[in-house]
Amino acid sequence: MTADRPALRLAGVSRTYGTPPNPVHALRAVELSLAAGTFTAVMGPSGSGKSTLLHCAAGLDEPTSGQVLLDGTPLTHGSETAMTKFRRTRVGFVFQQFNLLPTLTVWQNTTLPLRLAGREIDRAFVHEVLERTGLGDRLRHRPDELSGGQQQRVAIARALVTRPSLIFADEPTGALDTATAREILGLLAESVHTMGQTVVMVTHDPVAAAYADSVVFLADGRIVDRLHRPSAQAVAELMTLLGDRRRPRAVGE
Ligand SMILES: Nc1ncnc2c1ncn2[C@@H]1O[C@H](COP(=O)(O)OP(=O)(O)OP(=O)(O)O)[C@@H](O)[C@H]1O
Repeated sequence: MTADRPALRLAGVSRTYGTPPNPVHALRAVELSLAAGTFTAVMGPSGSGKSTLLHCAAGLDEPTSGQVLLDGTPLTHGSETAMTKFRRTRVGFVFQQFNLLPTLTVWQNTTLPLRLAGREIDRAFVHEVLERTGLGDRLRHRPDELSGGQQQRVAIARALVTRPSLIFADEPTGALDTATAREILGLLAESVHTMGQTVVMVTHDPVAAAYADSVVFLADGRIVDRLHRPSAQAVAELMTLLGDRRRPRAVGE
């Protein structure tokens, strides 16, 4: 994984929904290269194409034209089984609502992707990940015995244990209070900076975006700007310029 072979590359990716005469151009010839071991936030007004970009990049949706490359290898859409296998082994997901299985313990939820993929469980690595995510003393707990922040930690641990090329986080702090959200963002940033993980996070929150190494701004299906190491203030100002109809959170709110 070198700078000339990015962890993720979108080469002229377009995604059009619907058919003429009313096509919706959710993504328009998007060019994006993300180096391995970086944390990138994707922002933009509602309907600008953030989810579509994430879904195309993660193999959940197929571009109408253009190519997605993971570690330099083009993502080719095969059978559903092949795509499921691809997602289980190459990408990890963290969602707003945690998506843990309620009957499984922390250990079982964390190792589930490995078991589903029929992969051997490297117990030492799983323990290391659970320690790093602050869950070392919660292994036998079930989700309803954990706080929201702890549940999101389990989701992050579950994403990390497969050592994926990329982790996609979709509004990972949307269901958390401010203090807990900061802990989770700190944990995501730490997984990038200490474990070399590559993370792409969709968010509406300028404070969350400011934890990333860079922020990519979408408007009307196009990348219209990119800020490196921005302040939450700078992100909020750019979002206002892009006409985000949501009320941006005040910085530090
Ligand atoms: N399955 C679909 N069928 C038709 N149109 C769709 C579909 N999915 C998304 N779109 C349209 O594509 C455009 C981009 O949608 P997308 O969900 O990617 O935006 P977004 O930036 O994630 O929005 P939000 O912030 O509201 O979640 C929108 O105009 C949306 O209505």
